[in-house]
Amino acid sequence: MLLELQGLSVTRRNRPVLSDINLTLDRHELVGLIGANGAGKSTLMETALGLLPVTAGHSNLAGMSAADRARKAAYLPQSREIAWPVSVEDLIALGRIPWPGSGRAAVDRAAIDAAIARMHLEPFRKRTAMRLSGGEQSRVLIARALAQETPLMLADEPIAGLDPAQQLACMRLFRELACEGHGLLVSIHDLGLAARFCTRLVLLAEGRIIADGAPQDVLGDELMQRAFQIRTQRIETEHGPLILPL
Ligand SMILES: Nc1ncnc2c1ncn2[C@@H]1O[C@H](COP(=O)(O)OP(=O)(O)OP(=O)(O)O)[C@@H](O)[C@H]1O
Repeated sequence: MLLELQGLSVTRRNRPVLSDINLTLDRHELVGLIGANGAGKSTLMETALGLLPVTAGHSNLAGMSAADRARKAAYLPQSREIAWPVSVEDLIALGRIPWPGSGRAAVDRAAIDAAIARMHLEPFRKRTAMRLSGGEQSRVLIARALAQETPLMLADEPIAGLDPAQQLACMRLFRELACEGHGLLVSIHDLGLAARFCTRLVLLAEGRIIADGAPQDVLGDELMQRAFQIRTQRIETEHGPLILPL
């Protein structure tokens, strides 16, 4: 199992924000983490990685050294802040830091080039990352996570701020990565894209998992009403389902 969370609970400012989270994720899975704003999606990822202390429970990643964990799991945080004026290529190369050692230069170069190609960033390679548009910066940070070449990726709203074509390309790439044997946990607000690309959905409401299963089951009327207080309409198309919030 790439990710194993057992009985995870987190309290922030004396308020429970995650309660008794049990979640596993294996290779070949693209798991969509869905839920209303404030449901606990980012907290779940940060806690799983050991970046936030738990009140109770266990994550298989949290006890590892930072270096070991960085070779197991790449993380795309929700904040897309780029703090230094480095080139796109150099920023993506930071994804290689967990893999030190001499004689690896060629391996590093291949990983960086592959990440640039997968995110279609060739034209931006020499540009200063801070001076790209918001969506372009997001793609660079996804590429940095790809260059890390980890079995597991946790990505917090990776397609937020991307244009429709880039959203599709990104979800397609994640699905491809899952097919290749990676495992991915991706928080996402677009229920249609979640239904179309994710192999499984986990629905959070007020810090609890209220559903975990096949997308068509998790996106049922009753659960959508409970999690988002909305009705949805599902429209089947030749490209997959569309989920229309009403
Ligand atoms: N630094 C913090 N201190 C205290 N409470 C926090 C902090 N960050 C988040 N919270 C609270 O924890 C809860 C879960 O927040 P979290 O960011 O995990 O939600 P989310 O599901 O990722 O939301 P969104 O869809 O808006 O990104 C919210 O009620 C939020 O107000």
